[in-house]
Amino acid sequence: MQERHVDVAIIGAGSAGLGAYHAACAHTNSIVLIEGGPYGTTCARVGCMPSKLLIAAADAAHHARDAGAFGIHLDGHIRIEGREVMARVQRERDHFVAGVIDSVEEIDAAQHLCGHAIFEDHNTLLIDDHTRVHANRIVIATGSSPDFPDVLKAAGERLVTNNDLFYWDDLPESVAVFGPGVVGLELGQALSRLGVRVRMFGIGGAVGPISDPNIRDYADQQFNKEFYLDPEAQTRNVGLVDDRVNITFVERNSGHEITESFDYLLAATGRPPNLEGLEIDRADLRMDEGVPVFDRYTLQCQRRDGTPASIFIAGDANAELPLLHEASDEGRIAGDNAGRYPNIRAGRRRSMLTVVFTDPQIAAVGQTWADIEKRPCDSYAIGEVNFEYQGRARVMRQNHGLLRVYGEQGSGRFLGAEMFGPQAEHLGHLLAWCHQQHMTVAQMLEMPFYHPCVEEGLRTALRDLNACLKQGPAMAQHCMETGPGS
Ligand SMILES: Cc1cc2nc3c(=O)[nH]c(=O)nc-3n(C[C@H](O)[C@H](O)[C@H](O)COP(=O)(O)OP(=O)(O)OC[C@H]3O[C@@H](n4cnc5c(N)ncnc54)[C@H](O)[C@@H]3O)c2cc1C
Ligand SMILES: NC(=O)c1ccc[n+]([C@@H]2O[C@H](COP(=O)([O-])OP(=O)(O)OC[C@H]3O[C@@H](n4cnc5c(N)ncnc54)[C@H](O)[C@@H]3O)[C@@H](O)[C@H]2O)c1
Repeated sequence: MQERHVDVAIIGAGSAGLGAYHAACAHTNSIVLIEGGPYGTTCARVGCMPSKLLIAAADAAHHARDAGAFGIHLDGHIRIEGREVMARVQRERDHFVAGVIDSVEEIDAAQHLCGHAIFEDHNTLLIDDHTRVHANRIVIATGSSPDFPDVLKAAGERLVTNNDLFYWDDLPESVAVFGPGVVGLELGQALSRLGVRVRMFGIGGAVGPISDPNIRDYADQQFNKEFYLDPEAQTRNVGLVDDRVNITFVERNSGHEITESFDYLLAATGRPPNLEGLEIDRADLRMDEGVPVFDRYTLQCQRRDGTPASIFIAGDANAELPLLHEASDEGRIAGDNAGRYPNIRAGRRRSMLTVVFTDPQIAAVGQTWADIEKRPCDSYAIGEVNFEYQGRARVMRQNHGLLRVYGEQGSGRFLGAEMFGPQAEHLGHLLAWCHQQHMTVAQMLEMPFYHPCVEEGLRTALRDLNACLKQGPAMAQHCMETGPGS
């Protein structure tokens, strides 16, 4: 067993761990970055990038199918070559992974270590059975992994997660998706648009991260126009018959119990943080629901007795906002503080922004409906736009969806928004930038809005909100002042 003594040990060379490494380097070169799996990050290997590549192919198929509505006929039928689709996904994915691996290879070999880390005590890690690392400070950046209930294990080798799907050589005929969360919706809709028969089963009624019930119901109906989705499914049985997954469920509309057979069961039922395999109970950390208690501005954990720990936690591992840009920010803050410890600093946290790359897209900014509804009901107002009537969205045949914006009574401050609609990735950014600037709804309305753009729909929602906040005139029903359909 090798013994190593370092200032800073970082567990996990994902997006958070790499950010932590670079930030800690500004303070010390006595660092070790420990990775137990393949290099390349979840984002590039099995997460953000391959999922968006699959969605890009699905979008191409969708636009080809929809072209007839514009008078553009592709004559005959469109042909989707599953092998070519998956080959492009993998080729481009490998390009992104290679970029990450190149950046890891630039790190001094003495500063990285391969193996699975477990805690021996607050300041000591065991790496497999080959190295003991004594570290003055430790950053936990171990990410998260797919998890699923035992009942789905009946699908045997036909049970897949996002860790497997991007390695398929070809597209299957059919997939049952369990979990209409972010992963399930993105991958399920993409597969459906690529000609795969998809059925999607949820529990508890959730549709992605949408908390606003009006938007959730709209999204539920819209997705059901494309593929079967039951957010409150009654699944009676999952079994493997002749190497196929048989699922017995109560059909949502008819109420009849039916059994359908699928090539695969995709489990997208959540991603808990990778903490179990860390022997974290030996680290003397105060825990809350299985996750160390930490300060979101410094990423510092607490010891069991409530005193500050010399351990920091960043990225999906802390289960706060499992998103790429949050993992990078948190990694930098945690690494900087591990490097400068005990003289730690609060890092800059940005306004919350989440985007789901379905079509229509989903976005949430700042405070969501779930946050707003906890306030006294006379302290906030809600503005809304329905994109079915929005000019530019209609021009593009993307006129589906709902945007709801939330504002504070009295101050007129913009609090947050939820959206299911066209170009939510872009409107979400505009809204997040305004939120971070603590702008009022009136100030947001002073900004330019071009015609004819989807942003005009945002303006309609903001005007509606401003009127409800009693800071602006009541909404006119058919106002042509700013052009048709605006
Ligand atoms: C299908 C999918 C699509 C996604 N799409 C998006 C998107 O579009 N936009 C977005 O913002 N986010 C997206 N995400 C989320 C995003 O990928 C994650 O938030 C981000 O990758 C988390 O980075 P991380 O550094 O915390 O974890 P990771 O990149 O997973 O890094 C953790 C590392 O720690 C290592 N490790 C774990 N335990 C140990 C141990 N005990 N010892 C040593 N090493 C260990 C692991 O091997 C891993 O390499 C997506 C996720 C999925 C699954
Ligand atoms: N576009 C993006 O930014 C993006 C894309 C993918 C993933 N991510 C991140 O990854 C995280 C994890 O995503 P996820 O989709 O795995 O988790 P999730 O928590 O978003 O969704 C899990 C879903 O599974 C459902 N579920 C749980 N148990 C079930 C069961 N037994 N049967 C049927 N449904 C069940 C839940 O109700 C929920 O709807 C997300 O929170 C997100 O932050 C982000």
